[in-house]
Amino acid sequence: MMADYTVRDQVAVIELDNPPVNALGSAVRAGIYDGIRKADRDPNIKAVVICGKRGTFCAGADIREFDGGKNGPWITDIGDFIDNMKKPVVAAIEGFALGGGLEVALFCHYRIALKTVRVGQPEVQIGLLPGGGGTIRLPRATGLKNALDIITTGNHVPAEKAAKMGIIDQIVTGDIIEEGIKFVKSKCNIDTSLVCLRMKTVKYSGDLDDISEAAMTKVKSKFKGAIAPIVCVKSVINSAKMPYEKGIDTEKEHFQDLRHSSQSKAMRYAFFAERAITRWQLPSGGNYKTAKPLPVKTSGVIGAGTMGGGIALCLITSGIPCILVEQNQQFLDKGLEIVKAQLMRTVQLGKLSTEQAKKCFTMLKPTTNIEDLKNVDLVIEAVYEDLKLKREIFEKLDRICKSETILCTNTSSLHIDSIATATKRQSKVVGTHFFAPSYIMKLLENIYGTKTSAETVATVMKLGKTIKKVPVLVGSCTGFVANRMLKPYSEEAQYCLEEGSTPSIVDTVLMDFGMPIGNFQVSDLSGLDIGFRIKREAARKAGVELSKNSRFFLGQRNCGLIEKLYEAGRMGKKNGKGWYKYESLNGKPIVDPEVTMLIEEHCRSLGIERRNIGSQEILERMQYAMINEGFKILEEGLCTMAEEIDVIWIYGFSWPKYMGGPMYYASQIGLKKIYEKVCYYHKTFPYSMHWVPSSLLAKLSQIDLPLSEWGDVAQGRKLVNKL
Ligand SMILES: CC(C)(COP(=O)(O)OP(=O)(O)OC[C@H]1O[C@@H](n2cnc3c(N)ncnc32)[C@H](O)[C@@H]1OP(=O)(O)O)[C@@H](O)C(=O)NCCC(=O)NCCSC(=O)CC(=O)CCCCCCCCCCCCC(=O)O
Ligand SMILES: NC(=O)C1=CN([C@@H]2O[C@H](COP(=O)(O)OP(=O)(O)OC[C@H]3O[C@@H](n4cnc5c(N)ncnc54)[C@H](O)[C@@H]3O)[C@@H](O)[C@H]2O)C=CC1
Repeated sequence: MMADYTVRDQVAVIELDNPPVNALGSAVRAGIYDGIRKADRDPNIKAVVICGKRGTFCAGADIREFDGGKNGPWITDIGDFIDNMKKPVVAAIEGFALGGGLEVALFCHYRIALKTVRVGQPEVQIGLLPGGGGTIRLPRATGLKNALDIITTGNHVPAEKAAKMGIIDQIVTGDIIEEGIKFVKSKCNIDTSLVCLRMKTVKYSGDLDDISEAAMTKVKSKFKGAIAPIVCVKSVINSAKMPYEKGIDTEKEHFQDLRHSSQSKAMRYAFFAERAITRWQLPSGGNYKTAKPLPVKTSGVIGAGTMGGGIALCLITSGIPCILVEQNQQFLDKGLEIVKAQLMRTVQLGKLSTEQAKKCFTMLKPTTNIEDLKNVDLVIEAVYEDLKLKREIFEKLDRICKSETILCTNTSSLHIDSIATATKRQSKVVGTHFFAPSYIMKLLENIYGTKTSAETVATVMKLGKTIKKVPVLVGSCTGFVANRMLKPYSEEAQYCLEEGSTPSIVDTVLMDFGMPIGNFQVSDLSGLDIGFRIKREAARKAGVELSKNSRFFLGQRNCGLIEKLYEAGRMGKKNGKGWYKYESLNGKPIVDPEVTMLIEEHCRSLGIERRNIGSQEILERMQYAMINEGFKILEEGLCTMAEEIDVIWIYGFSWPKYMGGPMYYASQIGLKKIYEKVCYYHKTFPYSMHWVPSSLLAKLSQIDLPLSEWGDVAQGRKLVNKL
């Protein structure tokens, strides 16, 4: 049994015991169920404490069991039994009580917790609803409004807040089991039916239909395309509409539907993918187990532009003081204004109090003197995407900074070695690629160079976690993983413009698929000058002219629209005009007839005939080209597992989690079909190198292997010819 049963002072103590997080697998559920029945039968037992081993209560159902195979008692059987017990049962909580863990606690007559505890119903984040009575019992504990909020967002609630909400009865200090025993013994004479949540009514104010409608509208706009939040609202509303038993039965039906849904399967995959990618390893052998991160107590950022200001903000809001360096006072003042505005917005959103924001701001030391960085532990460079400039800065940093300082670059495309070789500390140079807007987007693509040490990698992987990002380690190549895959994706979007589409049609197709924002909107957000500079750098390197009127560039199909927009002074959102126009910095994209004319003129001048392009073709061309590139990345060993690519797209480009990421999406479509289409487009568009089929894709399309093994095949850890 995975729940220990002991007796102390006439109190039965049931301790959940399933490492690492006491997930409620079938054996644990059986252990709790047997434990409470045993305690109830035993006349010497006066009360029961349910708690968890290893400093945590329970992280909910065992997510791995959702694919079927294991049974055991249904979780609400435990609740039904406790509801009929005369002996009081207390949940004594430390660590987490999440999902089914909180539901077990809500079955108990009382809940006590340490101050550090966090509770929550995060099921919605894996495409489910709390299926163990959570949608029916939580509203009885805390009222409809709070329950709707907790269940539809999946956010964790700290103990003290949960106590104020009526979810926790008492906050305690000391040994949680001792406290549980003391607490429950003081309740031995009460009538348990009076404190049983089943017997309570759901509190709410206003009209139930209005509450339901408002909650539906909110989740539909906040979690566009996701089914689970909608079902969560329905079920929570049922708690007030239906008798307890009917509510529970309906909840179980909803849970089972969602459990089998493609969205939940994709989100469960994403949950484990996010954890798998923390087990990084370098080709040189260093890995997450052996490498020790260096402490980062102070930091510096160079460049307070679109990216640098946000990066500095990530550091200071995570308690790491930061020296922000600009090239002159004018740029510094402009950058600081943006940092301040972003901090204010954080306050408006209730994520920081005014006091906390003020305190954060004192941790930022603006300067125009790069020498001020001499004593910091880590520097992140975020100046223009210009190799010469970046090399100059790294050469300077190498001279100025103490020998232990780690030097990071936020380059979006340049090889790490091409920057690291400007220093005499290549082992301490690493790419830390943030995504725009850098304060908001969760991905941190960390890139190792040929000589980057495991210690340096461990430091930036840990830093990523500290600043609340999702760090993924990848190898170096032009554009790394994210932008390398984005290139064929965006190029196909631009080719679709040339062939007959428009920015808003392409973006609408992508948003209908589930992307929160379209390709051309992203491009405007990043700045069109970035794309232009990358192309100009490629031309410079190859020693050729960048010609906006040529249909070929470096032997490949070329679309010169970016150059034409750049030349027309369209830099993107930052100057109010890019692929769209904007009325303000926070304004919405507006279709600009000037751009339509520019595209049409471009086609006329090059003799390109425009046609109607269907949404399926747009989607397929953008996605399959990028997926094909993903397989090439795996093949080249720049990622060690396909999961890394998916996490990069989920957190860097907001690929809908309920679609699992592009590689998972490919696995659902079937690699055979993807490969055939890639071959078809390769034949149709022979001058686009991104359509050359990946040999790994070709190989995997012949066999049926789970995604988790694709990286093994790519790296030769699994030999497919033996299958
Ligand atoms: C808890 C955390 C906040 C901890 O975070 P952190 O410290 O950062 O550690 P992690 O790296 O995240 O995790 C460590 C390690 O633990 C694994 N893990 C964590 N949680 C779970 C879990 N719930 N199940 C399984 N494994 C878990 C994690 O993967 C890591 O291991 P690794 O992958 O090997 O590295 C954080 O972990 C967290 O947030 N966890 C998830 C919390 C969560 O989402 N909980 C909700 C779960 S869903 C739930 O509870 C559903 C219900 O409420 C319904 C109850 C119904 C119960 C009935 C089940 C029936 C099963 C179906 C029967 C099928 C029969 C048939 O038809 O055949
Ligand atoms: N904009 C985006 O979406 C993304 C950009 N990047 C990368 O981040 C880097 C910065 O890009 P952006 O912030 O968009 O550029 P930006 O043009 O908005 O800002 C660059 C800043 O660097 C400053 N700067 C230039 N030379 C300097 C020097 N010698 N000393 C101090 N400051 C100096 C400039 O004054 C400017 O404020 C680039 O390498 C870019 O490729 C990475 C991810 C996304």
